Amino acid sequence: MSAHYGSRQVLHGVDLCIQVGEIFGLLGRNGAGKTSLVRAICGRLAPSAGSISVGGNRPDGASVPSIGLVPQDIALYPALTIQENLEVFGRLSGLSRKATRLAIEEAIDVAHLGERLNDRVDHLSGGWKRRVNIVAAMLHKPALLILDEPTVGVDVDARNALHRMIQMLRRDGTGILLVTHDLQQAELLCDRVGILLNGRLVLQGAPKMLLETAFSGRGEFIIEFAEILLDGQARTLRDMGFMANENRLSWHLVGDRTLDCFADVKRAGLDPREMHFRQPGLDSLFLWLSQQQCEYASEGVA
Ligand SMILES: Nc1ncnc2c1ncn2[C@@H]1O[C@H](COP(=O)(O)OP(=O)(O)OP(=O)(O)O)[C@@H](O)[C@H]1O
Repeated sequence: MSAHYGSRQVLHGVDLCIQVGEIFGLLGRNGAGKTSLVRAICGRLAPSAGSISVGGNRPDGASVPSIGLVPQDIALYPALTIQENLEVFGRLSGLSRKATRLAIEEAIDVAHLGERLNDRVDHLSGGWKRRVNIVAAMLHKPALLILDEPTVGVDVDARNALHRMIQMLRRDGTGILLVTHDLQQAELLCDRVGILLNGRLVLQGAPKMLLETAFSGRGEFIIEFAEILLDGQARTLRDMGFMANENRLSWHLVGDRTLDCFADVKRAGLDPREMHFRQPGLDSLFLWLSQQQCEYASEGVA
């Protein structure tokens, strides 16, 4: 599936299938096209090529019964209580009064909302608002629940509660598209992830399988600096094969544990704040892919 804003192409041949009861993590930097893909799935951005089907329906921009969307910004009525919000959202998603009541009763158990049901939303913490927002989006039991950065700005307890809720929904057979910048969260929760770079889904699969394929048992050397390096110092590290993270303070090299690169760094007169060796995670894969993409783009320009 491809999509444009006017003459500008933002999604390039994205091929994605989310299974029943699967958590699929959509990963990508700012501007990669994640929101555009979500908009396309919800029928708010028409594909310029290809098609989209959710639970057998083709989204057309109107309310789509097979989709539940939890946007990045909390979308609740602040002056209403949790109960009142859920009643409104249940009815808006097309449920009858009776079906809404039953769905809310069920959700109270799943999300442990009981004790706060009569609290006004504007009196809730960020974590509670997220929890209510997710419940509001799933009352009509959508085939696909889309969660856009669901744990941004919530504390550890709320984050754990949200993770439990997401896992419970998966067990009930809901397909979940989790859009996140949090690569640790993706590695922990997702059955599969897809990495979107410049509108292209460049890789998708189970995190463990992707990591094994990309790194084949090698580890990752990480060097952290307190300040951004001078050009010459950065060149020295690049010549050794290190890649800089987005913040340019952390440098990464994938290699065999026996590699003596930390000693080489010291010999080169660099003074890192910290050096360690670890198993590569999705963040390593992400960095490696982004680097390849940059090299590919600069070769294209040359
Ligand atoms: N309405 C629009 N008109 C034109 N270009 C747009 C529009 N919305 C987004 N874009 C561009 O499309 C590209 C993808 O944007 P999109 O918002 O989908 O990325 P994203 O991965 O969701 O980013 P973020 O993580 O910052 O939300 C960006 O280059 C953006 O500038």
